Amino acid sequence: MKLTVSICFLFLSIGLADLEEEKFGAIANCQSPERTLIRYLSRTNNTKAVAEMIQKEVGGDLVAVELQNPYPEDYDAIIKQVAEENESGFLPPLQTKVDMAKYDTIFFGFPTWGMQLPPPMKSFLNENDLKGKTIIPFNTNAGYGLGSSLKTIRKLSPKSAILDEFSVKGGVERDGILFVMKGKREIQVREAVQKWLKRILVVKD
Ligand SMILES: Cc1cc2nc3c(=O)[nH]c(=O)nc-3n(C[C@H](O)[C@H](O)[C@H](O)COP(=O)(O)O)c2cc1C
Repeated sequence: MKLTVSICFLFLSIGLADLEEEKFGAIANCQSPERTLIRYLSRTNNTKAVAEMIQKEVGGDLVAVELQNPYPEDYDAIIKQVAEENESGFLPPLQTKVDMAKYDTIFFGFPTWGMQLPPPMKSFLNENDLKGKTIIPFNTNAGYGLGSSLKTIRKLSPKSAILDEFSVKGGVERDGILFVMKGKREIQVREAVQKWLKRILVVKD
């Protein structure tokens, strides 16, 4: 059985005085499966696997970020394109639009790309005003961490409550290691996800 508890407790425990007025929307709404969106970008399915683990624990709608013009399959070509987009600030148009009014809590999943938040996730934050909503970042990477991703999320969604992120090593496409969330690794990551959700008080013991 899913035991989903209110994110309210978290805010009460860290002290209301520390929060900006705009964040109170998230406190009042609290986390419920019906009003939870799990929005994720994934090329080689590692971040998708984590998104599915989260959904199993907390429920909610799972929606992939897809582009109007998909990235190239070729690794060197996508590296080059993403570097150019990061350099120029280009925000690729998204294919799937979601009615964000239905949601208060957004699990926000992405791989690290060029030590940054991937351009499509910047597009999503740019296209949607998440003021008063709660953003819960999660990430996979090749072992180099999140880079500047969290800073960018805070910058593009300054009036959202942003909870502590989950980040884990996924594939290393450069070395031909693509999907790794299987066997022992899947079990390890699932346990880490469960621990994290309890720590941020989205799921109760
Ligand atoms: C265009 C591109 C850029 C990447 N840049 C980084 C990086 O800067 N740091 C890192 O640790 N991993 C980097 N990676 C590796 C991915 O973050 C890692 O393989 C991740 O688990 C992929 O998630 P996915 O399977 O959900 O697509 C990059 C991968 C791609 C395709």
